[in-house]
Amino acid sequence: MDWIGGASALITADFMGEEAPEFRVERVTLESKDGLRNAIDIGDKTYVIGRSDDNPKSSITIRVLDKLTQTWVVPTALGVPPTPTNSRSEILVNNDKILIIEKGVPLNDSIWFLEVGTPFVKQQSKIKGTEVVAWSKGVIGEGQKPVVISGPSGVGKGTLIAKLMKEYPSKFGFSVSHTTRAPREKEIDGVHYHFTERSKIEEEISEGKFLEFAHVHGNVYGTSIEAVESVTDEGKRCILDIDVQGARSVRASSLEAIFIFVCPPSFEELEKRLRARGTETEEQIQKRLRNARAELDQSNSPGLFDHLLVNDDLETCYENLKKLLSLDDDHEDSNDSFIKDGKATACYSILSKTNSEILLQSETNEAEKGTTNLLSLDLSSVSGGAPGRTRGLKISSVN
Ligand SMILES: Nc1nc2c(ncn2[C@@H]2O[C@H](COP(=O)(O)OP(=O)(O)O)[C@@H](O)[C@H]2O)c(=O)[nH]1
Ligand SMILES: Nc1ncnc2c1ncn2[C@@H]1O[C@H](COP(=O)(O)OP(=O)(O)O)[C@@H](O)[C@H]1O
Repeated sequence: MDWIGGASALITADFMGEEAPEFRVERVTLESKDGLRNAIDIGDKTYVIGRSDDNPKSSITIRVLDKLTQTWVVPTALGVPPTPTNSRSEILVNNDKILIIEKGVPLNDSIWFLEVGTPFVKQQSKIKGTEVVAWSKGVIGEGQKPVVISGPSGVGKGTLIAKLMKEYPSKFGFSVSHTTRAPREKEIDGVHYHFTERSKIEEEISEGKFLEFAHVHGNVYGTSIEAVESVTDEGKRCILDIDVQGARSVRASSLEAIFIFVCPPSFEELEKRLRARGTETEEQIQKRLRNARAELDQSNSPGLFDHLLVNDDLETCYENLKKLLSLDDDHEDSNDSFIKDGKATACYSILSKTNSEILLQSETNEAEKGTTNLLSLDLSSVSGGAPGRTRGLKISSVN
Protein backbone atom coordinates (compact mmCIF):
# COMPACT_ATOMS: atom_id res chain seq x y z
CA MET A 1 0.00 0.00 0.00
CA ASP A 2 1.18 3.44 -0.85
CA TRP A 3 0.29 6.19 1.60
CA ILE A 4 0.86 9.74 0.52
CA GLY A 5 -0.59 11.62 3.42
CA GLY A 6 0.13 11.70 7.07
CA ALA A 7 -2.29 10.38 9.60
CA SER A 8 -2.89 11.61 13.05
CA ALA A 9 -1.92 8.28 14.51
CA LEU A 10 1.02 5.97 14.30
CA ILE A 11 0.66 3.80 11.24
CA THR A 12 3.61 1.49 11.15
CA ALA A 13 3.20 -0.79 8.18
CA ASP A 14 1.18 -2.14 5.29
CA PHE A 15 -2.05 -3.01 7.07
CA MET A 16 -2.47 -6.38 5.42
CA GLY A 17 1.20 -7.25 5.92
CA GLU A 18 2.95 -9.01 8.71
CA GLU A 19 3.65 -6.00 10.87
CA ALA A 20 0.41 -4.59 12.21
CA PRO A 21 -0.32 -0.90 12.42
CA GLU A 22 -0.58 0.71 15.76
CA PHE A 23 -3.50 3.07 16.28
CA ARG A 24 -3.33 5.37 19.24
CA VAL A 25 -6.42 7.47 18.80
CA GLU A 26 -10.07 6.56 18.54
CA ARG A 27 -10.48 7.92 15.04
CA VAL A 28 -7.82 8.32 12.41
CA THR A 29 -7.86 9.28 8.79
CA LEU A 30 -5.41 7.58 6.54
CA GLU A 31 -4.86 9.20 3.22
CA SER A 32 -3.94 6.87 0.41
CA LYS A 33 -3.19 7.71 -3.20
CA ASP A 34 -6.77 7.79 -4.36
CA GLY A 35 -8.92 8.56 -1.43
CA LEU A 36 -9.39 8.22 2.27
CA ARG A 37 -9.36 5.33 4.60
CA ASN A 38 -10.85 5.89 7.98
CA ALA A 39 -10.29 3.83 11.07
CA ILE A 40 -12.46 3.48 14.13
CA ASP A 41 -11.51 1.68 17.32
CA ILE A 42 -14.21 -0.37 19.01
CA GLY A 43 -13.07 -2.40 21.99
CA ASP A 44 -10.25 -4.68 20.92
CA LYS A 45 -10.86 -4.10 17.24
CA THR A 46 -10.03 -1.43 14.70
CA TYR A 47 -12.32 -1.10 11.69
CA VAL A 48 -10.70 0.39 8.61
CA ILE A 49 -13.15 1.63 5.99
CA GLY A 50 -11.74 2.43 2.58
CA ARG A 51 -11.72 1.72 -1.09
CA SER A 52 -9.56 -0.62 -3.11
CA ASP A 53 -6.41 1.11 -4.40
CA ASP A 54 -6.42 -1.01 -7.54
CA ASN A 55 -9.92 -0.20 -8.59
CA PRO A 56 -11.23 3.15 -7.38
CA LYS A 57 -14.67 2.37 -8.78
CA SER A 58 -14.97 -0.75 -6.66
CA SER A 59 -17.13 -0.73 -3.60
CA ILE A 60 -16.07 0.16 -0.12
CA THR A 61 -13.67 -2.24 1.57
CA ILE A 62 -13.63 -3.04 5.25
CA ARG A 63 -10.77 -4.58 7.18
CA VAL A 64 -10.79 -5.41 10.85
CA LEU A 65 -7.69 -5.52 13.03
CA ASP A 66 -7.93 -7.68 16.13
CA LYS A 67 -5.62 -5.77 18.41
CA LEU A 68 -5.17 -8.68 20.81
CA THR A 69 -3.95 -11.13 18.20
CA GLN A 70 -2.65 -8.45 15.81
CA THR A 71 -4.38 -10.15 12.91
CA TRP A 72 -6.33 -8.61 10.06
CA VAL A 73 -9.64 -10.03 8.89
CA VAL A 74 -11.78 -9.12 5.90
CA PRO A 75 -15.29 -9.48 7.35
CA THR A 76 -18.32 -10.78 5.51
CA ALA A 77 -20.15 -7.56 4.64
CA LEU A 78 -23.93 -8.03 4.39
CA GLY A 79 -26.36 -5.69 2.69
CA VAL A 80 -25.85 -3.08 0.01
CA PRO A 81 -22.99 -0.64 0.74
CA PRO A 82 -23.02 3.03 -0.25
CA THR A 83 -21.57 3.96 -3.60
CA PRO A 84 -18.06 5.01 -2.62
CA THR A 85 -17.28 8.70 -2.79
CA ASN A 86 -13.89 10.33 -2.42
CA SER A 87 -14.64 11.50 1.03
CA ARG A 88 -16.66 10.56 4.07
CA SER A 89 -16.68 11.11 7.77
CA GLU A 90 -17.71 8.68 10.45
CA ILE A 91 -18.31 8.25 14.14
CA LEU A 92 -19.12 5.40 16.47
CA VAL A 93 -22.69 5.35 17.80
CA ASN A 94 -24.09 3.09 20.51
CA ASN A 95 -20.84 1.14 20.53
CA ASP A 96 -22.31 -1.22 17.96
CA LYS A 97 -22.48 0.74 14.71
CA ILE A 98 -20.51 3.31 12.78
CA LEU A 99 -22.40 6.28 11.36
CA ILE A 100 -20.93 7.24 8.00
CA ILE A 101 -21.69 10.46 6.13
CA GLU A 102 -20.72 10.24 2.47
CA LYS A 103 -19.88 13.57 0.88
CA GLY A 104 -20.81 14.87 -2.55
CA VAL A 105 -24.07 12.94 -2.84
CA PRO A 106 -27.64 14.03 -2.07
CA LEU A 107 -28.30 14.32 1.66
CA ASN A 108 -30.94 11.58 1.37
CA ASP A 109 -28.25 9.18 0.12
CA SER A 110 -25.44 10.29 2.37
CA ILE A 111 -26.29 8.77 5.75
CA TRP A 112 -25.21 5.17 6.31
CA PHE A 113 -24.64 2.82 9.19
CA LEU A 114 -22.06 0.06 9.28
CA GLU A 115 -23.32 -2.26 11.96
CA VAL A 116 -20.50 -4.10 13.69
CA GLY A 117 -21.98 -5.40 16.94
CA THR A 118 -25.78 -5.19 16.72
CA PRO A 119 -27.90 -8.27 17.56
CA PHE A 120 -28.39 -8.92 13.82
CA VAL A 121 -24.65 -8.86 13.16
CA LYS A 122 -23.94 -11.10 16.16
CA GLN A 123 -26.59 -13.59 15.03
CA GLN A 124 -25.24 -13.66 11.46
CA SER A 125 -21.71 -14.02 12.73
CA LYS A 126 -22.75 -17.07 14.74
CA ILE A 127 -24.51 -18.62 11.75
CA LYS A 128 -21.63 -17.99 9.37
CA GLY A 129 -18.79 -18.56 11.81
CA THR A 130 -17.00 -15.49 10.44
CA GLU A 131 -16.58 -11.85 11.38
CA VAL A 132 -19.68 -10.07 10.00
CA VAL A 133 -20.55 -6.43 9.43
CA ALA A 134 -23.78 -5.15 7.86
CA TRP A 135 -24.71 -2.02 5.92
CA SER A 136 -27.93 -0.17 6.60
CA LYS A 137 -28.91 3.02 4.84
CA GLY A 138 -30.21 5.83 7.05
CA VAL A 139 -33.61 7.24 6.17
CA ILE A 140 -34.76 10.68 7.26
CA GLY A 141 -38.21 10.44 8.81
CA GLU A 142 -40.36 7.38 9.28
CA GLY A 143 -41.87 6.86 5.86
CA GLN A 144 -45.15 5.05 5.76
CA LYS A 145 -45.47 1.61 7.21
CA PRO A 146 -45.46 -1.16 4.60
CA VAL A 147 -48.68 -3.17 4.28
CA VAL A 148 -48.55 -6.96 4.48
CA ILE A 149 -51.50 -8.69 2.81
CA SER A 150 -52.01 -12.39 3.45
CA GLY A 151 -54.80 -14.83 2.78
CA PRO A 152 -55.42 -18.16 1.11
CA SER A 153 -54.70 -18.74 -2.54
CA GLY A 154 -57.61 -17.56 -4.69
CA VAL A 155 -59.16 -15.24 -2.10
CA GLY A 156 -58.45 -12.16 -4.24
CA LYS A 157 -55.25 -10.63 -2.79
CA GLY A 158 -53.72 -10.07 -6.21
CA THR A 159 -56.96 -8.57 -7.54
CA LEU A 160 -57.23 -6.12 -4.63
CA ILE A 161 -53.57 -5.12 -4.87
CA ALA A 162 -53.82 -4.62 -8.64
CA LYS A 163 -56.80 -2.28 -8.12
CA LEU A 164 -54.89 -0.28 -5.53
CA MET A 165 -51.82 0.09 -7.73
CA LYS A 166 -53.95 1.11 -10.68
CA GLU A 167 -55.81 3.79 -8.74
CA TYR A 168 -52.77 5.11 -6.85
CA PRO A 169 -49.69 4.41 -8.98
CA SER A 170 -47.58 7.06 -7.28
CA LYS A 171 -48.67 6.22 -3.75
CA PHE A 172 -48.18 2.48 -3.56
CA GLY A 173 -45.46 0.15 -4.81
CA PHE A 174 -45.46 -3.63 -4.91
CA SER A 175 -42.77 -5.70 -3.24
CA VAL A 176 -41.74 -8.07 -6.02
CA SER A 177 -41.04 -11.40 -4.35
CA HIS A 178 -38.69 -14.12 -5.51
CA THR A 179 -40.14 -17.55 -6.19
CA THR A 180 -39.03 -20.91 -7.50
CA ARG A 181 -42.46 -21.65 -9.01
CA ALA A 182 -42.88 -21.48 -12.78
CA PRO A 183 -44.40 -18.29 -14.23
CA ARG A 184 -48.09 -18.36 -15.16
CA GLU A 185 -49.03 -17.38 -18.69
CA LYS A 186 -49.42 -13.64 -18.14
CA GLU A 187 -46.79 -13.21 -15.45
CA ILE A 188 -43.73 -11.10 -16.22
CA ASP A 189 -40.35 -11.72 -14.59
CA GLY A 190 -39.42 -8.76 -12.41
CA VAL A 191 -42.99 -7.42 -12.35
CA HIS A 192 -45.11 -10.14 -10.72
CA TYR A 193 -42.22 -12.13 -9.30
CA HIS A 194 -38.50 -12.57 -9.74
CA PHE A 195 -38.57 -16.15 -11.00
CA THR A 196 -35.49 -17.92 -9.78
CA GLU A 197 -33.73 -21.24 -9.19
CA ARG A 198 -33.85 -22.93 -5.81
CA SER A 199 -30.04 -22.95 -5.46
CA LYS A 200 -29.85 -19.22 -6.27
CA ILE A 201 -32.52 -18.15 -3.77
CA GLU A 202 -31.02 -20.41 -1.09
CA GLU A 203 -27.62 -18.82 -1.65
CA GLU A 204 -29.06 -15.31 -1.42
CA ILE A 205 -31.03 -16.22 1.70
CA SER A 206 -27.82 -17.42 3.33
CA GLU A 207 -26.17 -14.13 2.40
CA GLY A 208 -28.78 -12.33 4.49
CA LYS A 209 -30.47 -10.66 1.51
CA PHE A 210 -34.00 -11.73 2.45
CA LEU A 211 -36.36 -10.19 4.93
CA GLU A 212 -38.34 -13.44 5.05
CA PHE A 213 -38.89 -16.61 3.06
CA ALA A 214 -41.16 -19.64 3.28
CA HIS A 215 -41.91 -22.92 1.57
CA VAL A 216 -45.40 -22.49 0.15
CA HIS A 217 -47.35 -25.05 -1.92
CA GLY A 218 -44.07 -26.90 -2.61
CA ASN A 219 -42.03 -23.87 -3.75
CA VAL A 220 -39.77 -21.34 -2.09
CA TYR A 221 -41.07 -17.77 -1.90
CA GLY A 222 -39.19 -14.89 -0.34
CA THR A 223 -39.13 -11.13 0.08
CA SER A 224 -35.74 -9.60 -0.52
CA ILE A 225 -34.81 -6.60 1.57
CA GLU A 226 -34.26 -4.62 -1.63
CA ALA A 227 -37.78 -5.49 -2.85
CA VAL A 228 -39.24 -3.58 0.07
CA GLU A 229 -36.65 -0.88 0.48
CA SER A 230 -36.50 0.11 -3.19
CA VAL A 231 -40.23 0.90 -3.03
CA THR A 232 -39.83 2.89 0.18
CA ASP A 233 -36.83 4.74 -1.25
CA GLU A 234 -39.11 6.01 -4.03
CA GLY A 235 -41.31 7.55 -1.36
CA LYS A 236 -44.06 4.98 -1.96
CA ARG A 237 -45.87 2.78 0.48
CA CYS A 238 -44.85 -0.83 0.02
CA ILE A 239 -47.43 -3.62 -0.37
CA LEU A 240 -46.34 -7.19 0.35
CA ASP A 241 -48.43 -10.17 -0.81
CA ILE A 242 -47.04 -12.99 1.31
CA ASP A 243 -48.30 -16.11 3.06
CA VAL A 244 -49.03 -16.44 6.79
CA GLN A 245 -45.57 -17.88 7.59
CA GLY A 246 -44.03 -14.87 5.85
CA ALA A 247 -46.31 -12.50 7.77
CA ARG A 248 -45.15 -14.12 11.00
CA SER A 249 -41.50 -13.66 10.03
CA VAL A 250 -42.04 -10.01 9.11
CA ARG A 251 -43.87 -9.47 12.41
CA ALA A 252 -40.77 -10.81 14.18
CA SER A 253 -38.39 -8.68 12.08
CA SER A 254 -37.35 -5.08 12.57
CA LEU A 255 -39.73 -3.92 9.80
CA GLU A 256 -42.76 -2.18 11.24
CA ALA A 257 -45.76 -2.93 9.06
CA ILE A 258 -49.55 -3.20 9.02
CA PHE A 259 -50.84 -6.77 8.68
CA ILE A 260 -54.08 -7.52 6.86
CA PHE A 261 -55.63 -10.95 6.36
CA VAL A 262 -58.11 -11.40 3.52
CA CYS A 263 -60.78 -14.10 4.13
CA PRO A 264 -63.16 -15.66 1.64
CA PRO A 265 -66.92 -15.48 2.39
CA SER A 266 -66.92 -19.31 2.46
CA PHE A 267 -64.64 -22.20 1.68
CA GLU A 268 -66.87 -23.20 -1.26
CA GLU A 269 -66.54 -19.72 -2.79
CA LEU A 270 -62.75 -19.91 -2.37
CA GLU A 271 -62.66 -23.22 -4.25
CA LYS A 272 -64.88 -21.76 -6.96
CA ARG A 273 -62.56 -18.76 -7.47
CA LEU A 274 -59.46 -20.88 -7.51
CA ARG A 275 -60.94 -23.18 -10.16
CA ALA A 276 -62.37 -20.28 -12.18
CA ARG A 277 -58.95 -18.61 -12.30
CA GLY A 278 -57.77 -21.63 -14.28
CA THR A 279 -54.07 -21.20 -13.56
CA GLU A 280 -53.41 -24.39 -11.58
CA THR A 281 -53.60 -28.10 -12.21
CA GLU A 282 -56.11 -30.16 -10.20
CA GLU A 283 -53.28 -31.44 -8.01
CA GLN A 284 -52.08 -27.89 -7.30
CA ILE A 285 -55.64 -26.77 -6.55
CA GLN A 286 -56.01 -29.59 -4.01
CA LYS A 287 -52.73 -28.60 -2.35
CA ARG A 288 -53.78 -24.93 -2.19
CA LEU A 289 -57.15 -25.83 -0.68
CA ARG A 290 -55.50 -27.98 1.99
CA ASN A 291 -53.13 -25.14 2.84
CA ALA A 292 -56.04 -22.67 2.83
CA ARG A 293 -57.63 -24.43 5.82
CA ALA A 294 -54.43 -24.08 7.80
CA GLU A 295 -54.02 -20.43 6.78
CA LEU A 296 -57.61 -19.62 7.78
CA ASP A 297 -57.00 -21.28 11.15
CA GLN A 298 -53.89 -19.17 11.69
CA SER A 299 -55.55 -15.90 10.77
CA ASN A 300 -56.77 -15.65 14.37
CA SER A 301 -53.30 -16.10 15.90
CA PRO A 302 -53.06 -13.52 18.67
CA GLY A 303 -51.05 -10.46 17.72
CA LEU A 304 -50.44 -11.53 14.14
CA PHE A 305 -52.95 -9.65 11.97
CA ASP A 306 -54.14 -6.13 12.67
CA HIS A 307 -57.19 -6.36 10.39
CA LEU A 308 -59.34 -9.07 8.81
CA LEU A 309 -61.09 -8.22 5.54
CA VAL A 310 -63.80 -10.43 4.04
CA ASN A 311 -63.63 -10.42 0.26
CA ASP A 312 -67.24 -11.17 -0.64
CA ASP A 313 -68.26 -8.38 -2.96
CA LEU A 314 -65.03 -7.14 -4.56
CA GLU A 315 -65.95 -3.42 -4.65
CA THR A 316 -67.06 -3.40 -1.00
CA CYS A 317 -63.89 -5.18 0.07
CA TYR A 318 -61.75 -2.75 -1.94
CA GLU A 319 -63.46 0.25 -0.34
CA ASN A 320 -62.84 -1.27 3.10
CA LEU A 321 -59.18 -1.82 2.25
CA LYS A 322 -58.85 1.82 1.20
CA LYS A 323 -60.47 2.93 4.47
CA LEU A 324 -58.01 0.87 6.46
CA LEU A 325 -55.04 2.31 4.63
CA SER A 326 -56.11 5.92 4.77
CA LEU A 327 -56.47 5.59 8.54
CA ASP A 328 -52.75 5.41 8.75
CA ASP A 329 -52.04 7.97 6.10
CA ASP A 330 -52.69 11.20 7.84
CA HIS A 331 -49.45 11.58 9.76
CA GLU A 332 -47.28 14.59 9.03
CA ASP A 333 -43.58 14.05 8.94
CA SER A 334 -41.75 16.96 10.54
CA ASN A 335 -38.71 16.12 8.41
CA ASP A 336 -40.67 16.63 5.18
CA SER A 337 -38.72 19.66 3.99
CA PHE A 338 -35.43 17.85 4.53
CA ILE A 339 -36.69 14.76 2.74
CA LYS A 340 -37.60 16.92 -0.26
CA ASP A 341 -34.53 19.18 -0.06
CA GLY A 342 -32.38 16.13 0.50
CA LYS A 343 -32.24 15.55 -3.26
CA ALA A 344 -29.60 18.28 -3.66
CA THR A 345 -25.94 17.35 -3.42
CA ALA A 346 -24.56 17.93 0.05
CA CYS A 347 -21.14 17.95 1.64
CA TYR A 348 -21.53 17.62 5.37
CA SER A 349 -19.01 16.21 7.81
CA ILE A 350 -19.45 15.16 11.41
CA LEU A 351 -18.55 17.95 13.80
CA SER A 352 -19.46 16.59 17.19
CA LYS A 353 -21.62 14.12 19.06
CA THR A 354 -23.58 14.46 22.26
CA ASN A 355 -25.70 11.52 23.38
CA SER A 356 -27.86 10.81 20.36
CA GLU A 357 -27.44 14.20 18.68
CA ILE A 358 -24.80 14.61 16.02
CA LEU A 359 -23.83 17.95 14.56
CA LEU A 360 -23.07 18.09 10.86
CA GLN A 361 -21.04 20.94 9.43
CA SER A 362 -21.31 21.87 5.79
CA GLU A 363 -18.05 22.01 3.88
CA THR A 364 -19.57 24.07 1.11
CA ASN A 365 -21.56 27.17 1.67
CA GLU A 366 -25.04 25.67 2.00
CA ALA A 367 -26.39 29.04 3.08
CA GLU A 368 -25.96 30.20 -0.51
CA LYS A 369 -28.30 27.41 -1.62
CA GLY A 370 -30.84 28.51 0.91
CA THR A 371 -30.10 25.67 3.31
CA THR A 372 -27.99 25.72 6.40
CA ASN A 373 -24.36 25.27 7.36
CA LEU A 374 -25.03 23.40 10.57
CA LEU A 375 -27.45 20.50 10.90
CA SER A 376 -28.46 18.47 13.91
CA LEU A 377 -28.96 14.76 13.27
CA ASP A 378 -31.05 13.18 16.01
CA LEU A 379 -30.79 9.40 16.38
CA SER A 380 -32.91 9.10 19.52
CA SER A 381 -35.90 7.54 17.78
CA VAL A 382 -34.37 5.41 15.07
CA SER A 383 -35.90 2.04 14.28
CA GLY A 384 -35.12 -0.86 11.99
CA GLY A 385 -31.52 -1.30 10.96
CA ALA A 386 -29.76 -4.12 9.13
CA PRO A 387 -30.85 -6.14 7.25
CA GLY A 388 -33.14 -3.22 6.25
CA ARG A 389 -32.91 0.56 6.43
CA THR A 390 -32.41 2.55 9.61
CA ARG A 391 -35.48 4.79 9.83
CA GLY A 392 -36.61 7.64 11.99
CA LEU A 393 -33.57 9.91 11.61
CA LYS A 394 -34.51 13.47 12.49
CA ILE A 395 -32.74 16.39 10.91
CA SER A 396 -33.07 20.02 11.85
CA SER A 397 -31.19 23.24 11.14
CA VAL A 398 -29.10 24.76 13.88
CA ASN A 399 -29.36 28.53 13.82
N1 LIG B 1 -43.67 -15.98 2.57
C1 LIG B 1 -43.89 -15.52 1.35
N2 LIG B 1 -44.99 -15.85 0.71
C2 LIG B 1 -45.17 -15.35 -0.53
C3 LIG B 1 -44.25 -14.50 -1.15
N3 LIG B 1 -44.72 -14.16 -2.38
C4 LIG B 1 -45.89 -14.76 -2.50
N4 LIG B 1 -46.19 -15.49 -1.39
C5 LIG B 1 -47.37 -16.27 -1.08
O1 LIG B 1 -47.29 -17.50 -1.75
C6 LIG B 1 -48.59 -18.00 -1.97
C7 LIG B 1 -48.68 -18.50 -3.39
O2 LIG B 1 -48.57 -17.41 -4.29
P1 LIG B 1 -48.82 -17.65 -5.84
O3 LIG B 1 -48.02 -18.81 -6.28
O4 LIG B 1 -48.61 -16.36 -6.53
O5 LIG B 1 -50.33 -18.12 -5.88
P2 LIG B 1 -51.73 -17.40 -5.59
O6 LIG B 1 -51.73 -16.85 -4.20
O7 LIG B 1 -52.66 -18.50 -5.77
O8 LIG B 1 -51.88 -16.34 -6.61
C8 LIG B 1 -49.53 -16.85 -1.62
O9 LIG B 1 -50.05 -17.09 -0.33
C9 LIG B 1 -48.65 -15.65 -1.60
O10 LIG B 1 -49.13 -14.68 -0.69
C10 LIG B 1 -43.08 -14.16 -0.42
O11 LIG B 1 -42.21 -13.42 -0.85
N5 LIG B 1 -42.96 -14.70 0.81
N1 LIG C 1 -64.70 -10.58 -4.57
C1 LIG C 1 -64.54 -11.41 -5.59
N2 LIG C 1 -65.60 -12.03 -6.11
C2 LIG C 1 -65.47 -12.91 -7.12
N3 LIG C 1 -64.31 -13.23 -7.70
C3 LIG C 1 -63.20 -12.65 -7.21
C4 LIG C 1 -63.25 -11.71 -6.15
N4 LIG C 1 -62.00 -11.32 -5.88
C5 LIG C 1 -61.19 -11.96 -6.75
N5 LIG C 1 -61.90 -12.76 -7.55
C6 LIG C 1 -61.39 -13.66 -8.60
O1 LIG C 1 -60.86 -14.79 -7.91
C7 LIG C 1 -59.71 -15.30 -8.57
C8 LIG C 1 -58.56 -15.35 -7.59
O2 LIG C 1 -58.16 -14.00 -7.29
P1 LIG C 1 -56.64 -13.63 -7.10
O3 LIG C 1 -56.59 -12.15 -6.96
O4 LIG C 1 -55.82 -14.25 -8.18
O5 LIG C 1 -56.35 -14.36 -5.71
P2 LIG C 1 -55.01 -14.51 -4.87
O6 LIG C 1 -54.04 -13.48 -5.35
O7 LIG C 1 -55.43 -14.28 -3.46
O8 LIG C 1 -54.54 -15.90 -5.10
C9 LIG C 1 -59.47 -14.40 -9.75
O9 LIG C 1 -59.95 -15.01 -10.92
C10 LIG C 1 -60.24 -13.13 -9.42
O10 LIG C 1 -60.70 -12.48 -10.58
